[in-house]
Amino acid sequence: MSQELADVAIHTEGISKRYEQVTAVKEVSITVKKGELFGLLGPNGAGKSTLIGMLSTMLKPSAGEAQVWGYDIKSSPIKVRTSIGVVFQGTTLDQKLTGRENLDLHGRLYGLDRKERHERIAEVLRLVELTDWADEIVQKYSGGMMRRLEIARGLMHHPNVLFLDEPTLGLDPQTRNHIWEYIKKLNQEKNITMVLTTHYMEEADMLCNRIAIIDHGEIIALGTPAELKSELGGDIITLNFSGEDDVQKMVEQYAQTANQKDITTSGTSIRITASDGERTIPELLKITTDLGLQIESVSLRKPTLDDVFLHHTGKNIRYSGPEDRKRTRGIRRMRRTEK
Ligand SMILES: Nc1ncnc2c1ncn2[C@@H]1O[C@H](COP(=O)(O)OP(=O)(O)OP(=O)(O)O)[C@@H](O)[C@H]1O
Repeated sequence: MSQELADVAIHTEGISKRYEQVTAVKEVSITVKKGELFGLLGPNGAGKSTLIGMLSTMLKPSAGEAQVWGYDIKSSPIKVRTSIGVVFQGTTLDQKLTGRENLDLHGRLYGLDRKERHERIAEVLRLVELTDWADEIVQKYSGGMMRRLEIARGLMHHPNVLFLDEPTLGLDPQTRNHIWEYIKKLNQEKNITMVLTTHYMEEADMLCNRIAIIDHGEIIALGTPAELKSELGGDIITLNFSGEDDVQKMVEQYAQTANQKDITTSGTSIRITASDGERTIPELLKITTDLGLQIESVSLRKPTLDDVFLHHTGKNIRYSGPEDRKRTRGIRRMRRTEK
């Protein structure tokens, strides 16, 4: 095996999944290196879970190829499954069993013998700091504790790659930070390759070595968070006006000298990408004065991953549609806050 191949944890080549009406994943080609913490960032319905479903052999691709830890997902699904752990979006723990019993069941499913199970359960519980809760039934756990137990369960059979589908969906900010710490620790100290899906850009920015931004089943940008943001160049300027007519006039004038792709509008505000914001602001102010327009406020900041998404798709990743809100509420109901 060449050194290049030996370093690869996941490789996909034009992988696609079509349902009757929808192409959920469209010709995705990515390579994840061993030891990477790789993020799939995109809004709800972008195709993230479907991609993970195919890589974890739970869904059959409609086209394309993929290898996970050197094994082909179509011809060697069992070998793929023993190489990976999966933490699903909704909880799949048995609430009436204790933490230890949930882990033991998983160990049995993967054929670990009694001694191995005993040792591994103690180890994974220590990793996620749930040793003291091992013999409580899961119903008594908080949302964050359940997530940690799910991560522990995903690690029971010593997987090389761990897939985490929306690991912090529905958790409060403090619990989310806590889960981020575990994810980082497992990746850095145990050298587990991780692929996580998220629609929280802060999560991707904070945790991931590299990110694939996905929308309508396609990868629209790929790189480290810093690379993706620096591709936009420089700064983001936001101008707020009192009326949409003023926005229209300003855009018409500014677009004569600027790249249309660097200008987006939303209601009474204009967002401009500029290589040197501090120099561009006086130019913008001159245009507004010449046009006789009144600016309500101006701000200057560095780009975020949301700006990257907006730049490529023309819409915000933050948009939370009714389906998202309904689902998040459902998950919140199931979880209490971290103890
Ligand atoms: N079994 C299915 N049958 C038909 N369409 C499906 C099926 N599963 C997913 N889809 C559609 O495929 C697209 C991608 O869905 P997917 O769940 O992969 O997105 P996602 O990015 O993971 O979003 P979410 O986090 O909301 O699950 C969506 O349009 C979804 O409605």
